[in-house]
Amino acid sequence: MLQQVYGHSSGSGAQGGESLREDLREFLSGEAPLHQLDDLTKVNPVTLETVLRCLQARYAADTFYTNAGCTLVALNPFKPVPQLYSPALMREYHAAPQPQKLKPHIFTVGEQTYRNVKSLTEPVNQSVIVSGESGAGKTWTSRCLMKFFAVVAASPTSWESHRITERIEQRILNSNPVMEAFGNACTLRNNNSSRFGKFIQLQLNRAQQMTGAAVQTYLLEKTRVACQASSERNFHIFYQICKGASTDERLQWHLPEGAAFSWLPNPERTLEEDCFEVTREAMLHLGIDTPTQNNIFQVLAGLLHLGNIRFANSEDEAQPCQLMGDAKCSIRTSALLLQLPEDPLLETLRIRTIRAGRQQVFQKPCSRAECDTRRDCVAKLVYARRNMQSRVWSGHLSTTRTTSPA
Ligand SMILES: Nc1ncnc2c1ncn2[C@@H]1O[C@H](COP(=O)(O)OP(=O)(O)OP(=O)(O)O)[C@@H](O)[C@H]1O
Repeated sequence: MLQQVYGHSSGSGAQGGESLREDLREFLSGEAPLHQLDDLTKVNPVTLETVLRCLQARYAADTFYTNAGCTLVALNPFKPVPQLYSPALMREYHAAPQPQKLKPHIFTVGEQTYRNVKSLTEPVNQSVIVSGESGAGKTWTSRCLMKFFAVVAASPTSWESHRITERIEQRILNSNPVMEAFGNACTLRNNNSSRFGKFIQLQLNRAQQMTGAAVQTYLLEKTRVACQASSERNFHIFYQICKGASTDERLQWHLPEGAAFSWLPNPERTLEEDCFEVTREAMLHLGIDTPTQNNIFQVLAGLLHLGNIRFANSEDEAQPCQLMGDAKCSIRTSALLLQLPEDPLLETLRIRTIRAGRQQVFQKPCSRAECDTRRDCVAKLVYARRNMQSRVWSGHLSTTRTTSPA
């Protein structure tokens, strides 16, 4: 009986396979050009091959958005397509009586969610999930959506509300370079890869004007501060300060031209993300004044010097590891820039304090590997605390009714 079932099912499978191939041939040689299929639910039969062939044909025809039911599939064009994101096109989607009848676009998603919020009968909070593998275009797409909302949710009724909306709009857009400088890095897959997740909230008032924004960032890849894969880089901000600091700032932050830092791999690669001026300007717009900025950059320079500290194996386990080469100078500079006393910093890196009960405290010299780990941990901790991301959004981005994220 088992054999019969098996035989039956395998027979029908072969038949099914044949008819699927037939359908596939028919679909692929069909009259309608594949690139004209703007909804993947119209693809028949739905197989990996037909879906990919359809997307490939659309990509070749410079059509980068395709619907898949209520989901939008966005392909990364890997080239600038300015006409696809122009303010005129935003207005077209915003003004369309039925935006879903226009060509698939991220603006359709934006407009539909905006209308759902606006709905007078039952306004509902809306969420848009942007997902994909690294380099797929999630950051780009989120940026497009934010720009779209900044444009459409800015129909002022009074001069005062116009000013508020404009300010928030500007802050939202200015927050991007800052968030990216501190949270993005060049990886093998993406020159500007976000090394953190984010939950962005845009808040509208009853007149559907933007009144505030907040972001919650999570899972920042702190390990990147102290450890980068070969061919990858540290966070952009470190390269920005090393390449873009003025002569005075270089002196102040102990960053002489051409200095080598072990936590700054591949400095010879110049990316468009290396623009220090853009970050500084955006920080200023967010209300982070120059002295505060300088303080932050000084600490980052301190971390670079911390990374140059090398320990040598100690011959006597009872003695702390010795510093190698120029490490003495690095620890002095690092302590100075981090505004920490030099000796306690060195002790922290080399000696572990063990508490036994309430009374007993032991001090144990660390092995070389432990010293390295402790140095890396200090850097990760300082970077996470000093990271601008949470500050940008909690303290500086919000204006009116914004909640403070972590
Ligand atoms: N719609 C688009 N038009 C033009 N270029 C694009 C578009 N989408 C993505 N790109 C290009 O692809 C690059 C990678 O995109 P993006 O940084 O948005 O990917 P991601 O999915 O956020 O990656 P990660 O997860 O690594 O942060 C961008 O820097 C940009 O050059």
